[in-house]
Amino acid sequence: MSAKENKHNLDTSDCQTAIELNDLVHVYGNPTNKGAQLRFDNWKVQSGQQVFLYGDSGSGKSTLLNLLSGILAPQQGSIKLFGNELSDLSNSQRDRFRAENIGVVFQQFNLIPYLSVAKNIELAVYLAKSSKQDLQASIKQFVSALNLPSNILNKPVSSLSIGQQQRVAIMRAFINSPKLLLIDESTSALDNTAKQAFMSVLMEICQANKTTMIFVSHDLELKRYFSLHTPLSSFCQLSHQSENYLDKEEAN
Ligand SMILES: Nc1ncnc2c1ncn2[C@@H]1O[C@H](COP(=O)(O)OP(=O)(O)OP(=O)(O)O)[C@@H](O)[C@H]1O
Repeated sequence: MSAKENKHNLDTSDCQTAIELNDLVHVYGNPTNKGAQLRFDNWKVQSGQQVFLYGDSGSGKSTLLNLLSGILAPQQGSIKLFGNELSDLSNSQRDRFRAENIGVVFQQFNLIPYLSVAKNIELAVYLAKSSKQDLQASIKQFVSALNLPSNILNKPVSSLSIGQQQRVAIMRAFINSPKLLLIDESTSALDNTAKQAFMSVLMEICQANKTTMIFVSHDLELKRYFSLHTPLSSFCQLSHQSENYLDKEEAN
């Protein structure tokens, strides 16, 4: 399974910079009642790098991953993924770009509980409109690499343990050979042995496919799997203000 198997609407192939943020601002709330305001300075991640991103609870890690995956739209600034400016894409182009290029594993896994494991994976392939010839072979490879029982594919997700659901979420995230993988606190429900096994497999698959990965965690013990460790506070400032930050910026 190589990243080259993906068919892209937008060209992502030759860009050495996977992520580039410039003067990004995201504000929660409505125009009169502003809540948390997150301001991200310029930040770059090179293609093929795996980054351990850490920070205090509530500092903005999930917000950043939601901005990178296009689930949230920033009020100001620029997010470029493999040279493509996200704000230049229409909603449908952004959905397509995400399905084809980004794999996400968020805290709740977001699997469809009443569908089987196989159907959850096939749905991700369908949404990416991927013409994967060897889907069944790829699924089998992942089941084996992730140490899942071979009879798991026809079981509904709701009948699996949390650890198994987590590995199915990883399989779903990898099935379209994403160029970028965003992982948010996905080891928190695992015991120590399962966590170490999960991390080893994850790093192996990422390194074999040269997948760019942003791995968000509170668990500093997991740092040792990564050569790049970035505190979110090195490029993100959080403030809680009731005044209209954006208007103030525009007035200056
Ligand atoms: N939907 C929302 N509406 C309003 N404020 C929000 C919303 N989501 C997050 N926030 C606020 O934005 C800030 C950053 O939250 P975020 O969830 O990104 O932090 P985090 O670092 O991922 O936290 P944790 O490690 O606890 O998951 C916090 O102050 C939070 O209260």
